[in-house]
Amino acid sequence: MNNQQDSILKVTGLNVQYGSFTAVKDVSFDVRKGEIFGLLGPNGAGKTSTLSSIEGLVKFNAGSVVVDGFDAREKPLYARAAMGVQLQSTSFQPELKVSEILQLYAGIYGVPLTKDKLEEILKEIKLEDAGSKKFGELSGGQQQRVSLVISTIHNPRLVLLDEPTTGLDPQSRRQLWERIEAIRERGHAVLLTTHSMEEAESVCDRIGIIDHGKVIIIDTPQALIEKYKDDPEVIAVSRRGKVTLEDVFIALTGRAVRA
Ligand SMILES: Nc1ncnc2c1ncn2[C@@H]1O[C@H](COP(=O)(O)OP(=O)(O)OP(=O)(O)O)[C@@H](O)[C@H]1O
Repeated sequence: MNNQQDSILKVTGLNVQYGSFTAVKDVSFDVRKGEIFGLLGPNGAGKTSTLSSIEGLVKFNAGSVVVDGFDAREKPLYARAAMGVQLQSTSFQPELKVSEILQLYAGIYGVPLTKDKLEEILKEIKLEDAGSKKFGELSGGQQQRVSLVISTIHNPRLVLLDEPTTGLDPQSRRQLWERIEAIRERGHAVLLTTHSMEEAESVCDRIGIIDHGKVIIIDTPQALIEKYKDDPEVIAVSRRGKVTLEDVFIALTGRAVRA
């Protein structure tokens, strides 16, 4: 099988414009079956705009998005059915019980949710005693777990996660990584954005660094470190005597904090 056939997501020449401002410029990458792909970039680089275009929430001006073989412009419903999107915790009604939220989204996705299945899901996310709690009463990490499980409730081929571990403690973050890795084990594909280089290095199979709306480089974290470890600019920004992905990232995108 070639990479083309293995691609669950194929983004080609994507352009996103807000008025006269071009936020995403000719972005191309693919995410393959059984792969976790991380989109990294400084604030305002165009990560969320890229993700939102794939999700169908933001219109793109040029390029194409193909999800599981379905062109997102020609077959938007099929493309959307093939993906799961992790919603921000604020998207959920805080007064609803956790079990009600799970039932609601299972209904939206047309997934039958028996009492046993509901209990199984709650157990899987270690919230077996929290089904009757209000969503707003859960901690941030618990809410993240609910929103991640909802994004995969219809067993999508592609899961899109925008900064999934922001604000989580190390335990919850590790647990979330395990969940994301379990999605990969099932042969599905994951596209995530993150500002955590540690996360990118330990979880992502490949990463794409994006800046000012353009993809600078795509490779495995290990290959990137290997490629740049002797680069004088990377060594100059290195802080611990050992070149990390963060050093490579800063050398490639610059030290300046973005407006
Ligand atoms: N709805 C919008 N209207 C106008 N400009 C926008 C809109 N959404 C995003 N932008 C601009 O597009 C650029 C890319 O934003 P985007 O949110 O995609 O970046 P990001 O890489 O996700 O950033 P962050 O890491 O800060 O979340 C930024 O300059 C931002 O100000």
